[in-house]
Amino acid sequence: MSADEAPVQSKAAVTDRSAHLEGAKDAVLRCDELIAGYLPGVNILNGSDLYVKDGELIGIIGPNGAGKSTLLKAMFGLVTIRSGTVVLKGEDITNMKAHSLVSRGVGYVPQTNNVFPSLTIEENLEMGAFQVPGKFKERFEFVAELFPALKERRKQRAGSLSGGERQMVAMARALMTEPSVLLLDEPSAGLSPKLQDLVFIQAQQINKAGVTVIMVEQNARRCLQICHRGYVLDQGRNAYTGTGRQLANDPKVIELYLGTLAKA
Ligand SMILES: Nc1ncnc2c1ncn2[C@@H]1O[C@H](COP(=O)(O)OP(=O)(O)OP(=O)(O)O)[C@@H](O)[C@H]1O
Repeated sequence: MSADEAPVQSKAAVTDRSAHLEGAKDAVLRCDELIAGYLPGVNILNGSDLYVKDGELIGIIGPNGAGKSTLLKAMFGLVTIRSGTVVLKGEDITNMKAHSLVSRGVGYVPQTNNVFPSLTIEENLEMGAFQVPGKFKERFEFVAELFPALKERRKQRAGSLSGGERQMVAMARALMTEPSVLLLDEPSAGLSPKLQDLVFIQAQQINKAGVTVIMVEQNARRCLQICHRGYVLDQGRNAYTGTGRQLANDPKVIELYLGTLAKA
């Protein structure tokens, strides 16, 4: 499915629960009314809903501190969910540990510290393949199709790579675990505009290769161009949702979120 093929409705919707419940019925992964935080008594997520269907690429955008990365971490067992549920293919995975999630087909690429700098590219990928014994060769061929440069430079130490190349290694490593759902936390952060563009193209290619993608992004406009659907998160709640095109063209979303974000 390309972003252009996503159903077009008239405008972005203020998130409402009944629309979420309807849309989430056949979701591969869904979050319902998540309340989560790091410090006692301080909630960062204040009732977040989200769903993704098989084969979709969805984007999560919103102002700094809105809780976008926290929402992704909550899905990957990295922040304690105080109430609400995360369900993967019908199984309740709320607060499940990351290694159990990887074995269930969830991949996660953190924003920072996402490669082992002293290891080569190949060794980084081997670390990723650890959870899928006997499949290194097959998975390596899969990621080499998506990232040919990594195959050519497989013996190079990850620490000597540029920011964009490290991001590639990080995404490739997560793909080595054979995820059906990939969580990407701000993959374009800190990259030059040209490399940012490459990362968005790669996220699309990963999705077209059959992986469902949930992407948190600060480059909201670019993210909305490639995603099938998006969520605008504000203060730990979904403010708006719709197709990428609806959100990008909605006057309220532009006024409140895209005007300043686009200049960032
Ligand atoms: N490990 C942590 N311990 C305590 N508070 C945290 C931690 N990580 C994030 N926070 C706080 O949670 C809030 C939301 O952070 P989060 O990183 O989820 O926001 P975000 O929407 O991804 O924003 P940004 O685009 O700035 O990364 C912020 O106020 C942040 O300071």
